[in-house]
Amino acid sequence: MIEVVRGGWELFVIAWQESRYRLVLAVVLMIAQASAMPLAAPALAALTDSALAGDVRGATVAAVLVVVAVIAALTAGHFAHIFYFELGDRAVPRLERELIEMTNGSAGLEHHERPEYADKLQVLRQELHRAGWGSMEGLLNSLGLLVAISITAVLLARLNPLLLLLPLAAVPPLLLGRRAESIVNGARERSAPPSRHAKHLFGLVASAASAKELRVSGLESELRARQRRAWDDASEELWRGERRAVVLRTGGELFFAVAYVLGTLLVLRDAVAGRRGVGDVLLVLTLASQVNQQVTSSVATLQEMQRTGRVMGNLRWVRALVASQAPPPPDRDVPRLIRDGVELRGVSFTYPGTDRPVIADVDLALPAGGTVAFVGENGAGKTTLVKLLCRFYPVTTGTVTLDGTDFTRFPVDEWRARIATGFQDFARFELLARENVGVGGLAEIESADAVHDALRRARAEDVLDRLEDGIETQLGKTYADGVELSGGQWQKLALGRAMMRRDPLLLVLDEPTSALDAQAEHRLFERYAAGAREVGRRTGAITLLVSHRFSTVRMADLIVVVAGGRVREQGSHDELMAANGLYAELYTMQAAAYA
Ligand SMILES: Nc1ncnc2c1ncn2[C@@H]1O[C@H](COP(=O)(O)OP(=O)(O)OP(=O)(O)O)[C@@H](O)[C@H]1O
Repeated sequence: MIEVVRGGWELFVIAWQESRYRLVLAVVLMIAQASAMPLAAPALAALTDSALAGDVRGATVAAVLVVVAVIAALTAGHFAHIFYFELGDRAVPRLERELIEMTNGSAGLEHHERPEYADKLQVLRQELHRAGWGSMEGLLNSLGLLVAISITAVLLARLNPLLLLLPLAAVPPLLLGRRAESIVNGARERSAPPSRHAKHLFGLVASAASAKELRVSGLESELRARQRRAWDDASEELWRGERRAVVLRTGGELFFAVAYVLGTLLVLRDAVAGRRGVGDVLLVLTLASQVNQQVTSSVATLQEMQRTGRVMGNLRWVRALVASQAPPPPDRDVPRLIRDGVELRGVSFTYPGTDRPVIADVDLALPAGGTVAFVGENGAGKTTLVKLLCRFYPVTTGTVTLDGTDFTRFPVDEWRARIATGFQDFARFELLARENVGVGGLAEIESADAVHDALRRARAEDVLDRLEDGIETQLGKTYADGVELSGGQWQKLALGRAMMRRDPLLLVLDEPTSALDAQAEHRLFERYAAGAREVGRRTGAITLLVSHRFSTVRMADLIVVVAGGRVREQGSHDELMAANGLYAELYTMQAAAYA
């Protein structure tokens, strides 16, 4: 219940901040509507009694009151609806914006790794619209119901205090309704993992990217069967919850129906004994039927508000998780130049939600102006080290310093603005070719010169040869006129994107050339390294090349051999060959394989 009140309050505050006058008008109209219906009942009773007594004036006044009350009841709600719908219209984008900002605008990626985060996000994505519109309605309905129930209760108590038990009879259906809702919510959360899995499998089966592998491996029917099973599991979970909920809700409503009949009989008995007039009988019949309707609405509204409470609770949870990852407040600016370099001391790292460190006790100095290569087998930990240097995650233990100052003392955004990255799992932005590259340096996205220059430095200009409208060509097959590129061409554009930043302090190329053969990769890296050395001399910028192909990075100033999350060896190519250790062994083995 606390969650319901808290969620309702948060929504009320949002509505207040979005548009005070709409909220005030909606509340006033809602209260007018809510009081009109119960007040119409005594007016109707007075009309009946006056008419039976031949009191024309009294009957006319009562009739006017009835008409006014009925018109208010019918129209005020309608106008209130317009206002709260508009409020919902404003609340939904606001909540969505907050969610987007929280999930993408946070410093790290840690929250993306947590399964409970994925579950909550799935529920949030499904329910956010309802929270915006439905809950705004629910919130105002609750207010209206509160007013209506209070007026009805006073009128009933005046007839016979025992009739006050009638609204009390609403408590069991309410409680059972709440229980039913939490059963359905539980089922919804339990069904989220299989339903996500089913959607993932559906995406695999339906996507062009995986079609080739599926055909060759003959996986289509296996994946379809697995998708069906996952979907069935999710549906079964949901149905089980819904079935139990229906039984509970029906039980609650039956309970109230019995109380309603007993209440009506109570007043009828007095009327038959001549202790009450026809007006009172009419009054109790009208009010009792309104109580019935109020209870039904209360259950529906409470369910709506429980959903709101849950959505707001989930939002709060995500907010807290993202905030808990926020680095301590920075107190230093990122320097314009690197003087000494970046140093990792005793660094270990364990991915969130796992318990095995994938980086262990790493001590490493990346010298200013240097070209450093991380080499190692698949899964050695190279990309993870890069992610730590990009500050996607905080280190679990140890420190990373830039010119002796702890990384965490610099604003993370400022540091990110000074790095340029080309990743193996690059994004395929289906935009104009100019924008696809230009997003690497948003300030210059409109500049054809800047984009051409970046492509030239990435040695990726040849991709444009295939594009009829040059850099203004729409890319991607989601567009009728979009041009689809090969994997290597997408990758070259991604490299161009990395080159949009002209003076990064850290340039990371994490196997951005995996679509190329070893020799082409080697030539490219060599040219990057030559250019990077030149820049590095001026600004101390560090270039980081990552590859599992040893031969392609032999020109690096410092080669770091990563194995099992540890630095096994480091030095120049010649030093490492002379040491005749793991590097020499793997280098020789790979050279023989490529020969
Ligand atoms: N998001 C993640 N959550 C949990 N474990 C992860 C995650 N990403 C990577 N790992 C694990 O961390 C280890 C190191 O992975 P990493 O990607 O750093 O290796 P790599 O050396 O870059 O490999 P590759 O050459 O294949 O890209 C692997 O065992 C991998 O399974």
